[in-house]
Amino acid sequence: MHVYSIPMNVRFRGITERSGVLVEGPAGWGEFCPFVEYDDEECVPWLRCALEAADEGWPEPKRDKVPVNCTVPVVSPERAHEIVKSSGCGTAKVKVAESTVEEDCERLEAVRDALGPQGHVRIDANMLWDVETAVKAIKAMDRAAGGLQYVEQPCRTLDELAQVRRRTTVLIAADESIRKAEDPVKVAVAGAADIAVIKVAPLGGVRRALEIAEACGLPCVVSSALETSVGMAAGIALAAALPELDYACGLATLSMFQGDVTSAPLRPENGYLAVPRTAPEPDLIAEHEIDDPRWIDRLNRVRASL
Ligand SMILES: O=C(O)CCC(=O)C1=CC=C[C@@H](O)[C@@H]1C(=O)O
Ligand SMILES: [Mg+2]
Repeated sequence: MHVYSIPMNVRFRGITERSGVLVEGPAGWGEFCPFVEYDDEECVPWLRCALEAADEGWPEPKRDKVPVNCTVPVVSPERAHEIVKSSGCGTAKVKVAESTVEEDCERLEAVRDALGPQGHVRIDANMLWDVETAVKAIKAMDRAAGGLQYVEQPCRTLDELAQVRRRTTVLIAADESIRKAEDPVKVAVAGAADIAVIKVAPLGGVRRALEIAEACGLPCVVSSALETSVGMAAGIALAAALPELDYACGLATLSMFQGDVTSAPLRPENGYLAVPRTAPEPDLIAEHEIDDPRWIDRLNRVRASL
């Protein structure tokens, strides 16, 4: 087991540094990296995901590359333009609702300008709006972006998502409603959303996430939880194994990291990530390794509860 810590080059989700544990098993490498504020119970699926990668490996891929979006944090319009341009991606996901509607709209205009008319713009509000605010903000942002592909998790509850969905023409995607559900297989997301965002670590690994995708019966977007290339490979394996993949996936987040544990980080080429798995390299693991027994204790506690 190797505990790592890697600085990020931009603040995202309130985080400026990412840490976790890399584990090696008979089938390869896995990554255990639940966010620091999660209690042990919420960490269980994250460990199942890491152990699936290390002990079992993944189902056969159905495709050899997956389309991805670039991710635009809360940055200036100029920086947003650069991020989109340099990514080479035809789809951009923009974080909104953390600043004012006006600021978000300026950023969205810059993103549309960088993508051109053929590109797709989607936004993620991370549950920050109430229904009224969401309806108004989505209308303004749809206009500023020259059309939105969808809005991810505008409000907290499924009921609120359903209300917003009835009052806007923009498609609704559910993220937290699925990954934070007590039983993600049983969550009745159809009716409240048009698209399901599925994240491999919070949902307990590739096989479990495939079951959840099937149960929710919606088109899926696979998105990362800010992993290194080791954990990202599990997300790519999920995207590669889905029976249908109609939308670009949120798996291009390694560009927000200042380093990685492989010298060939999983970065997109012309908007696609290649599926083959890359192993971490010993010198790069050593470069990012830290001595933090809290991570080992956490992993052992969660393992004991399985
Ligand atoms: O989907 C993407 O483009 C990137 C991943 C991403 O946005 C997220 C990763 C991890 C934590 C989340 O706050 C965030 C999300 O809400 O989707
Ligand atoms: Mg989200």
